[in-house]
Amino acid sequence: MPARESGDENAYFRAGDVSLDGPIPPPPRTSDLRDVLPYLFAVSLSRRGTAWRLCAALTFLVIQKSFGLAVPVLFKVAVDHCTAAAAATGMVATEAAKAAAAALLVSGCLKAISGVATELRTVMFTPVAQASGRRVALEVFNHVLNLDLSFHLERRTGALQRIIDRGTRSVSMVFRAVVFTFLPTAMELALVCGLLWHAFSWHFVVIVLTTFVAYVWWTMHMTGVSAEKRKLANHMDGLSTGKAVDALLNYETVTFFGNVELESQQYDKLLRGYHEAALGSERASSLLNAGQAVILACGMTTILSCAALGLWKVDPAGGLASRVGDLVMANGLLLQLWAPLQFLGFFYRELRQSLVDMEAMFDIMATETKIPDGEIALPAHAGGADLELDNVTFRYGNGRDVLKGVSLKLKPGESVGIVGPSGSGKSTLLRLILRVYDVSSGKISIDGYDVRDLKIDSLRDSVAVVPQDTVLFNDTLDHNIRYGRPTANDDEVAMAATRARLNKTIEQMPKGRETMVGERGVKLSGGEKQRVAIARAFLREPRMLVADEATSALDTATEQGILESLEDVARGRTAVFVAHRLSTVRSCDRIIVMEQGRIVEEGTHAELLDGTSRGTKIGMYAAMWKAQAQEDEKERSSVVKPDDMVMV
Ligand SMILES: Nc1ncnc2c1ncn2[C@@H]1O[C@H](COP(=O)(O)OP(=O)(O)OP(=O)(O)O)[C@@H](O)[C@H]1O
Repeated sequence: MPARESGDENAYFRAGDVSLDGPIPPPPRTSDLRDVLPYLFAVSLSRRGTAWRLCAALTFLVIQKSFGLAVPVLFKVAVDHCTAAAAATGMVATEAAKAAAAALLVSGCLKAISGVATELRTVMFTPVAQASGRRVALEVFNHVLNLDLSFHLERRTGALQRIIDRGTRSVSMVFRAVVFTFLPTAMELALVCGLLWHAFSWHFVVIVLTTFVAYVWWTMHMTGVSAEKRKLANHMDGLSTGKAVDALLNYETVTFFGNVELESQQYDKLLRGYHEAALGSERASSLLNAGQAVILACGMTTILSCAALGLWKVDPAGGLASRVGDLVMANGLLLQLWAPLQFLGFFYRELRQSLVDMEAMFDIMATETKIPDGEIALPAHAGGADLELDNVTFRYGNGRDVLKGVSLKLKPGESVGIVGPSGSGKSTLLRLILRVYDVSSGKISIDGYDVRDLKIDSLRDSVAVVPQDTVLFNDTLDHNIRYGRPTANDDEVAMAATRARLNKTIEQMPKGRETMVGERGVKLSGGEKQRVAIARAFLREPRMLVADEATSALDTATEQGILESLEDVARGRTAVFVAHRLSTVRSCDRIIVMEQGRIVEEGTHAELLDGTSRGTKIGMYAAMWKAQAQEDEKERSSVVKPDDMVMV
């Protein structure tokens, strides 16, 4: 990545810009070749400069095949002349020998041109196939990133990646199969049949076509069997890869629970399943190849024997001499026809496989997000946003109501803390505000606009989220902070890091902001990761701040520092804090207590403690506060005294 090496971070982010050419049609509904081919051609033609490449590739194809088939015909001419030369004497023999040499010279030239045309065809076509593959990959990538959370929760990342990978690789395979194999073979078959009919009789054409049909039938039949087995093998492969990725991502959980052996056993079982399925597919392939070889051998032998015996020759004049030439020509023509036929089998198998792979990819492309984009762009200006929840009810899928008629109104710049027992619907409420899901009934509006009418990008642009567990990219600290606003300059990034109180950590690091943070940010402590999330929020300059249990995984001392930074970001912005620890929300303008999907108590910290709060369960917060204070006290008294200290 040159931009990275030059240290120009902005260029690095820009380098990832998606530059799409023309629009492409929606993906085909089925993986039928008749649907897939027009789609792929439309994709390839959406790129400027591909149309002429396609035409050039087809022209070279015609040259390759027609010049190639002229070679055995010229060979027959040369052999006929040679036989005549052998039978004659003097000048006649010399002239015949010269004619034979001339025919061989021309045939050599045509062969060379045919070979060059083959390579030029590849040179012309390969960029077209590659560009189409890239374009499709980009489309799927964009589409998947734009799909809603429920889609991602239901899929394993490893398996999803496999589907996209295989699907996009299939694009060039389909092109290669059709443009380089099926089309040329059909052309070659027609030419060979024409030549054989002309030189011999229709009987030869019948034998060639019979062999061809038998070959194609066998290939299609056995490929179907093999594809079924491959489908199963793919499925097993996806499961085993997903399993491996899952175990590796959860490395700490696996080792801390001493479950390495359990994971290995499960992985081994899946791998074994995959290998058995793959073996079945290999066996079907071998049977297919063997059958093809037998059919071709039968066809070839029949035709050559007939040519040798001089059977069904329209013009039997010329006798034995011409029969040698005929045999040479028939042999040459058939070899040329059969050679790609052997690839036809391979490509047909690959084509079937590619279509199977594409089907999974098209399924993903056809998946529509459950969160359709709105039309209105939320105005992006400084200062908080007006947030209102009006009688919001929500359920996941067909489950029970997780939120039951929640109403809440926040003025710009106001902060609210949401507390309540586990499972009461706090995080769900945040997801609805961020429009990760849509409400089942009721309405959420920002600045008076229903969130469903807002452009999702504009909504997300105005919000900064600090989650409980900030997952970082396996890149530099700088990259991870800059993620809050990729267009920020170096000074802005440094300022955000300072305001999030990350500067001391950065100073202690050998490479400063250029230090790599490890996969998912494992080289940073929980508090440091939260500070990165806060630095992102500073950079983002959002109108709303959403913090979901941002401090609950931290110790009390770290929590205090992070809280101060969070309050710093929240200043002047509308802020929603979800917390288990009540100290986190203590200084919020308002605190709401939730229970079983309902707001049951509401007020400031002081009101909630002295019983002047509003709601159906007055005193619930005060009881929770008391319980937490006792717990904290217990924790403090159980701290190991210096005398008891042990080395861990
Ligand atoms: N993706 C999901 N699909 C189905 N049910 C879900 C999903 N996410 C959460 N739930 C259910 O919705 C209910 C509310 O969950 P939510 O995460 O909002 O609670 P919470 O108050 O934030 O809990 P906690 O404090 O433990 O994080 C729970 O019963 C949970 O099991």
